[in-house]
Amino acid sequence: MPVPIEKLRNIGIVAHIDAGKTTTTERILFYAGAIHKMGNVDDGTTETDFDPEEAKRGITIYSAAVTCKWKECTINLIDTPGHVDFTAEVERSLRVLDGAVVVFSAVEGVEAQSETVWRQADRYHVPRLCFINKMDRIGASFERVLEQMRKRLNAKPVPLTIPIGAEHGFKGIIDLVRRKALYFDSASQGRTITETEIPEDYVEIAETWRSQLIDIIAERDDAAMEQFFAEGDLPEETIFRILRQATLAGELQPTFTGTSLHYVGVQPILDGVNRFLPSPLDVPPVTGINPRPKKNEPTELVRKPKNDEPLAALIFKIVADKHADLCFVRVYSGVLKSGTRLLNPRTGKKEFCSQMWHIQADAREKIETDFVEAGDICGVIGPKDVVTGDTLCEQQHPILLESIAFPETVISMAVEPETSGDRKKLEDALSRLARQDPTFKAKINEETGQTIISGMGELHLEILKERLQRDFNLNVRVHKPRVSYRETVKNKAEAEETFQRSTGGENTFASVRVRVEPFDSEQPITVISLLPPETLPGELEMVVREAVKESAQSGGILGYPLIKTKITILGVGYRPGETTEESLRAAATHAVQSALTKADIGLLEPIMKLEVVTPSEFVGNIQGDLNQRHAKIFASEHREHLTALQAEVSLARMFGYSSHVRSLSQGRASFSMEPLKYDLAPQSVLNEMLG
Ligand SMILES: Nc1nc2c(ncn2[C@@H]2O[C@H](COP(=O)(O)OP(=O)(O)OP(=O)(O)O)[C@@H](O)[C@H]2O)c(=O)[nH]1
Repeated sequence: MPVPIEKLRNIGIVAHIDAGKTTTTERILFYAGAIHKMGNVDDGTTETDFDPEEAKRGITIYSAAVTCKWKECTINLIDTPGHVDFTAEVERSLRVLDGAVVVFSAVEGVEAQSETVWRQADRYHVPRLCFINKMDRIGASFERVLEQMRKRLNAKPVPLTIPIGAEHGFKGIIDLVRRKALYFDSASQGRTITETEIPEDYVEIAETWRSQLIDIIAERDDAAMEQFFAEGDLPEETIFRILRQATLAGELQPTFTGTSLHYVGVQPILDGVNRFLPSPLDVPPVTGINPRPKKNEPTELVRKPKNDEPLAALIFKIVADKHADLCFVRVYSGVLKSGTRLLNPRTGKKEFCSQMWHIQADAREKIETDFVEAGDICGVIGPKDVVTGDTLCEQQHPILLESIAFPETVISMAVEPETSGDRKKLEDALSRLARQDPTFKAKINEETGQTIISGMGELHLEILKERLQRDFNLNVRVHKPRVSYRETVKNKAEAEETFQRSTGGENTFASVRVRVEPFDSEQPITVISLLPPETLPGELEMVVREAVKESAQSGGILGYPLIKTKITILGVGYRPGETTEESLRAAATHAVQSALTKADIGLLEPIMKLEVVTPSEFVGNIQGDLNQRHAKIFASEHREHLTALQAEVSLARMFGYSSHVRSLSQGRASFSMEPLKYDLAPQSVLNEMLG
């Protein structure tokens, strides 16, 4: 039975590595009946970490979408990885999700990656609930985490449950709204919940928390404020209604606590998901562009989450399977039917949707109705020539949804097969991996003939190397990882190029004039057209745009991809009958290259954000070493006996840091590092390249 759209929740669980996302997801799936036996991260038996590589490392590498049912709602749940090298997995999930549960560890609190995911969720306006987990561990402090959330994330957490005790003395939670104590029976793996009055010694504490909650709610609504003054309290429905509005607006975050490992406090999060997080109807309609606008047709299109709108679906993840690739698709509008041919507007090709599945981690349940309605997420088998971020739509109603923006790769290394006969096999395997993982790129260096793979960090490349062996049975040799540079332009420059040829009495002609200039945007290259309407037919204008973009992507003067650059199409010389796609492409490519030669080129290098957490006695060692690496340390914070240093540092100076930091701290410091930005590389590096 299709689910009514207002009862649908597309939710992600996000957090810093090891905060307990996978464990919490496992508990959720168990309580929501999607699995019958509870697994454990530490034995490698959880439902979502089904990849052998994940089980081995105990970390979630590939996020899996799982469907489950809690009370009246159907929840599509995506477990996302916490390791910074897999930020793209989080990024692509956030783009298609309507709400998120952010898990924090009650001991470690707000960590570097919690900040990153919080900012990502802000960027995509994703409403959030929070769960302060691991209340059973030594050093757990509910209030400290709340304070850090306010200070470091600028969050407005609103506790709905508070802990009874902490560390070994953590016994259960108090439901503040209903003024009840909840105890979760571990023999039934938390399924049996005993509800009692609040213990005597917690009554006053709970009342203080509760009145803070009521104040926050009453302040937001005049009628509620009046009711509060008249009656001294607010009814449950009013609290939930106002809190839901504020959560959807991203102004407050309902916050829960417990320990998912020991089965405490998870069901209230599920009630919170149903109650406070948005259905697809509560988020703004999706927008896209019309890839082939006819005369007087708008270029921007808006599609509401309704079944009677034309189909707009986004492929947000592709998983390789033994038999066929499985595309994870979010249906924004219209109905996706199996057995239909759909348009991929990026390639202009038609793709066949042969089957649709709801995913229960590694198990799949075929969708009996053979259709999926607006707002839902499902797995589709059939599309072949697609990449993550592609749109699927009806041929007569084309729409191109904004593709998912992924960070630039920062590190690369050469790889070659151990036996030269495996060269073709390597090429196929790399292209398959790149289809699944948009932050992984593989290309052949034309000068040296070497295959170069690039990714987000040393661990990312190491895992990809292991996958080549495990999934594709390919043994490869790898060279030392190197920094991936980028180019940009420092000044504005314009150029015009003409392509003219006459063969066998036939003339071909096209000219293109472009301007290149520095431009800060999330997209590496921004192409805009200032062509007056009807300069040339719409489809040829798309050809010019594409050629300009491709030329910039294929590399600047030094051969590195261009970023932070805007290219404006200023003019096109068009002669009906003589101007062909090929001539336009050639003129556009030459015009871009000429303009780049005129503009001053800047070499950009990846700058990383680094956080090192170390027992305080090693701070001196670590700081001294960071200074030698020319790191800019911008924050140093004491957390109990630990010190957290935050710094910006050039990736070129950080190779092999993991073993170095261990030797500086007798193995006791940990660090996380993620790409922050691209900055101008020192002149010496540029000079070396220019020879
Ligand atoms: N004491 C305690 N340990 C927990 C709790 N929740 C999770 N853990 C443990 O913390 C570790 C990390 O848990 P995961 O669930 O894998 O965390 P994650 O956030 O999914 O981590 P990644 O998948 O690597 O990003 C495991 O050893 C869990 O058993 C908890 O509530 N209390």
